[in-house]
Amino acid sequence: MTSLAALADELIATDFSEIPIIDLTDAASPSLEKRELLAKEIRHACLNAGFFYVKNHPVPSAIINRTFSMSESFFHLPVEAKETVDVSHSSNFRGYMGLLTENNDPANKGEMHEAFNIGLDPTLAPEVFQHQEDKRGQGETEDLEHSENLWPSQSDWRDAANFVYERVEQSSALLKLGQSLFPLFALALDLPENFFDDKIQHPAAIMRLLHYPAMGNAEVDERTPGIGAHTDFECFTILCQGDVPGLQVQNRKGVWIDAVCIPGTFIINIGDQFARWTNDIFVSTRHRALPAKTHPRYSIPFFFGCDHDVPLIPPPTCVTVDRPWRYQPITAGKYVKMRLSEVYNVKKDQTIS
Ligand SMILES: O=C(O)CCC(=O)C(=O)O
Ligand SMILES: [Fe+2]
Repeated sequence: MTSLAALADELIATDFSEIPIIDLTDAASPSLEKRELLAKEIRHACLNAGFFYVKNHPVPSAIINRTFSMSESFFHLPVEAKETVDVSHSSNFRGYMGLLTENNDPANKGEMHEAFNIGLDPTLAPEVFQHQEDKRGQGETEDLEHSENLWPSQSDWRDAANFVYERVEQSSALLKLGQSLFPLFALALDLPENFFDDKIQHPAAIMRLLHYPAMGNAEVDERTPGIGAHTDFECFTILCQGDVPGLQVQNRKGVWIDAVCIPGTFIINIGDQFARWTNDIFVSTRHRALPAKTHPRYSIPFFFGCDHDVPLIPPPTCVTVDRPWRYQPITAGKYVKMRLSEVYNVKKDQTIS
């Protein structure tokens, strides 16, 4: 039988030219055989492209539609209202980031999107906040903390109150989808299905609303992409990209592959935390978004990380004599905080020329 590491090496060498579509109908099937078949497809995707679409997932389309309308309503606010919740007012990367303020590639001039970062709300996940308080009481602090979100005041944003309610539904649906993928990831890694259960009790889950304003057909400077080439930091991202295309994924030959919009699907992409945790058995793949042309583009990534206090130590199936540990162990929270600080500190120091 081919070992996981040997299969990973083989698939890395074969590259990819398309993003697979995986049907989640059997994710919770009572038949282990069906779940294993599905996990095999997921394994192929995670070892090769690091990206896959999921269809027949359990998240109701009405929830997604309402999240897009919340996003449009937020980004239509006057800039002064959005700036009341600027990310600089948060110690924890929550809040608004204006056009051109983010730069994944320091060679660029800034990116043609604005963003609003929203974490778990204390009302939505009281147990997560209680767990954090308990740890603090025992003298332990997590490096990356769960914290309150920044919301525009109701006088600035008429819809604010509605959306607090919407948030509960959105987050719990996406959290559930994220959690339901872990048994499949475990099977894909030749681990017991419940391997990750105790590691995703208080997960880091950040929803990001993104707006790429329409630039018309004006020639866009290559140094102002929609979002520059990057990999994501968490375990994986659940991305809903609406109906305006723009996302591209880079294969190992350097070719940019269009991630077309497929109604009713999410894109799942592996992030650096999972690649590191699995000793690079799972691959975290570079991607970017082009600036929007004739229509504004809205997309909603939901970044799913494991509990902050989990040490990223590769499971036994991911380590062989030929593939010893590639990274120093670090807790998940520390790792993500380090990566976020790199990007956000660069942003603060940067002068665009
Ligand atoms: O807008 C998109 O389609 C991709 C966004 C993205 O890659 C990110 O926010 O990390
Ligand atoms: Fe991304």
